[in-house]
This record gives sequence, structure tokens and C-alpha cells, in this order.
Amino acid sequence: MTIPSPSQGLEPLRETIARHGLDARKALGQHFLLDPGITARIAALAGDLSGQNVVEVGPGPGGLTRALLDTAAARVVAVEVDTRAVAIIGELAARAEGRLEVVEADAMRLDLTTLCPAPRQVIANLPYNVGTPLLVGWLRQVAAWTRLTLMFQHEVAERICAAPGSAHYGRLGVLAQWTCRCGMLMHIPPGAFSPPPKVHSAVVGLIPHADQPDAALFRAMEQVTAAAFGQRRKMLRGALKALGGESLLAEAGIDGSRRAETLDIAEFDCLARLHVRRAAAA
Ligand SMILES: C[S@@+](CC[C@H](N)C(=O)[O-])C[C@H]1O[C@@H](n2cnc3c(N)ncnc32)[C@H](O)[C@@H]1O
Repeated sequence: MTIPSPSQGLEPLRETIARHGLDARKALGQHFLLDPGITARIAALAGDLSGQNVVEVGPGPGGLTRALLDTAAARVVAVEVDTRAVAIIGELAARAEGRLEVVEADAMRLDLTTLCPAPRQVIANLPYNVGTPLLVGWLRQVAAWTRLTLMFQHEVAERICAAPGSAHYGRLGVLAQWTCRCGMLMHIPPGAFSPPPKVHSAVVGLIPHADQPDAALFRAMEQVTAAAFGQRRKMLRGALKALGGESLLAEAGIDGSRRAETLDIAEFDCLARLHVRRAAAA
């Protein structure tokens, strides 16, 4: 016997969108995925979701939400700021036998970890305009998540996964790779979306490391990377002047004439730990 999937028998997404007047708004970064083949592939990239609670940010008309309900996830909590989309997800929730909850809120102002107990994951096709600040916020307490499977514009995905020495390597990549194992999982061309964006997109997977920095160390890493990459053409002894410059670098065993993009994650880790220790001793 085949068990019907929760999304079987639902009206096509284009009809749902038209019925609710959900014309895409640029200010909300609305580019919708309507192809169930693509949304199923994204849901599959998150791995086995049995027993996991999933937070989806920005479900829009619910294409990815439908795919998530078709997995073994225990529960899906969808956070959406657009009232029109909230109404659509509310209809879907009414058919989902308690497995879907919709929260009308701005994800930038919400602590997502309060929405469901662990084990939990974030899976989302993020609005381009707030994707980076949302990710940095989640990295601050990333131990709360089993995994994050997130779609960004392709250039942001490249920055998250960039290796030292590459053109895309910078603050975002250091923060992400310092706290998580990061991988580029899937490329998605503009034509897959309605309406199509001007840029390509990519799905990134982030699996938190077992050891995580405390809040003070994370703040120190934000300060060190902001200073180092804020003036990336400068030698580190100049760029890190306000944080101790040559003396900090000498204690870390790093040549002050190097530039930020040549430092690997372990070297940045060393600088952040020294910065915390020096700040505590001051
Ligand atoms: C790129 S669309 C993705 C929609 C849907 N997940 C899909 O794949 O078709 C981004 C969604 O995020 C929502 N959104 C934008 N800013 C948001 C915010 N600050 N908090 C919550 N949702 C937001 C938009 O309304 C939109 O539904």
C-alpha cells in the first residue's frame, strides 16, 4: 500500500498564488519556486529529517513547505512576514494534521530557537536582501541547530564556502567555516523562479562543529574579521592596529606584512582567542 503524501491532491501553486493575489513584491525578495521537482530536491539535501523539527523562513506560497511536509520531519514551523502568504500557509496547515504551524513575524526580529524544541534545522529559500544578516545571527548560537540548508544568491553562497586566498574569501566565510562544515550543494538558475531574479542562486549546507565559541569569543571574531577584511588591501599590522596590531600578530606568530585573505580559519581563531584574553586582562 502506498501512503499518500500530504501535498497530494493540492491545487497547483500558480492557482493558489492567483487565488490569494500573491503578486511578487521586490521589497520582500519574493522569487517563488513552483516546480515540485526542485523543491523536493532541496528538501532531500537536508538529509534524513525523521524526528527533526524544521523551521522554514519565508515559505511564500508554500512550494518548499509542501516538499518539507512530504519528508519524515516531525513538525514544520514556517515564519513569514507577508500576510497574504501567511493565509496560504494557514490553509496548508489546516490539512497537515498538526505538523505545520505558521508564525506571522519578521525573522530578523525573532529568536527562531524559541519556536520548537531540538533537534531542529533551518531550511529556507531566503530573501536575498536579508539572507546574510539572518545567517550571521544564526551562527551566533549555531549549536542550537542540527543543520542549516539555505538558498542564497550564488555570490553569497560562494563567499560562505570560499577557501583562503580566493577572491570570495572574507568575513562571512570565516564566521561560517569557523562554526560549521560548509558545502555548496546545488546550483539553481534564474529560470527556476517566478518571477526570475537577475542573479543565479545556490543551496548551501552548514553542519555545526561539535565545539562552539561562547558569546564573547564570537564577538571577538566578529571584531577581528571586521577589522582585517574592512581594509583587505592593507597589511595586517595596519588593518588590526586598533586591536593591538604588530604586538597581537607577533603573539599569534603571524607575519604583520600578510593580508587578511591569506589567513586560514585556525589563524583567525588564534587571533580571536588572543583578543578575548587581552580584553579580559585590560
Ligand atoms: C525568495 S522567497 C521564497 C519563497 C518560498 N520559500 C519559495 O521558495 O518559493 C522569500 C520569502 O521570504 C519572505 N520574507 C521576506 N523577508 C522576510 C522576513 N524578514 N521574515 C520572514 N519572511 C520574510 C517573503 O515574503 C518570501 O515569501
